[in-house]
Amino acid sequence: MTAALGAFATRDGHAAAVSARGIKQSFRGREILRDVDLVAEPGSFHGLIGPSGAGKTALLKVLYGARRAQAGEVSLLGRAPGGRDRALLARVGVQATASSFFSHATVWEHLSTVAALLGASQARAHQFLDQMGLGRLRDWRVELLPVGARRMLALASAMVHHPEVLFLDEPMADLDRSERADLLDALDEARGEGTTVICAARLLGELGTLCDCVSVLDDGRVVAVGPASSFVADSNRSLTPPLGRAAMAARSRGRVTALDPMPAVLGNKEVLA
Ligand SMILES: Nc1ncnc2c1ncn2[C@@H]1O[C@H](COP(=O)(O)OP(=O)(O)OP(=O)(O)O)[C@@H](O)[C@H]1O
Repeated sequence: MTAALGAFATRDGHAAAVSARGIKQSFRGREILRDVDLVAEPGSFHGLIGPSGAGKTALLKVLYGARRAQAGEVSLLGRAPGGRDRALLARVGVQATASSFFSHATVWEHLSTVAALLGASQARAHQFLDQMGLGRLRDWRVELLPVGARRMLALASAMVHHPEVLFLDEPMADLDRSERADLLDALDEARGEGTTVICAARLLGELGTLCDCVSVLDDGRVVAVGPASSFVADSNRSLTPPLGRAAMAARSRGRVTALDPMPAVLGNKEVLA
């Protein structure tokens, strides 16, 4: 059973924003999470990477309380997540799946409703709609949105209320270049505000520039943990910002930036490129 435990301490003795210890989960007799540990420091950007089927989504769901682990302990902002803990609702952001949309609503109706539910102002919803590149689509019905815009709306809905902890699952999938730049800028801003981010992806790519720490999952186990830089083969390449549009502009002027593909090795697997 997952239990409340307060929060695990980070290496420097602070309470972790998100922590898990000894997480196990099985489906139909098959173990998909095997003794998983994870500690995310407050304000850190934690990459969770691994191949398809490694258990990234399953672990995220346990961390934000959508699924109960069969063994182990989880702490989210010092509380045991799950069980419809209303105290956590407005403090946490989760990138929704397609089925979580008010699909007959317009883009603006959707985001403004989510903002109201989570205690964010309508002014913030309005400003964030534009920041995420959705202003021109504000009157579109959600169900008619192109796939990239739909994902941007899911991300905007997860971030509009300035959550203390944000959970993302393949946030860059289906986004075009401009949408990726908008998202990187928004994530950089959230990071600057002290949001803790747990971001699952098969490959981090541009997101690697934001990561403080990376956990690598393979077949339900954490097989490596460390600073993002420790997974990059070429240590001359910087993992620090510039980010988003600024970085793209720099690259278009011919400068090498952190947005360039980052070859990385874990055994013989490329994990960041
Ligand atoms: N509800 C479920 N019932 C049965 N098996 C499941 C269920 N959910 C996940 N699994 C299995 O658990 C394993 C981990 O799945 P998960 O979706 O967490 O992997 P992932 O690393 O997120 O993969 P991807 O990158 O493809 O999204 C997979 O083998 C998957 O088939």
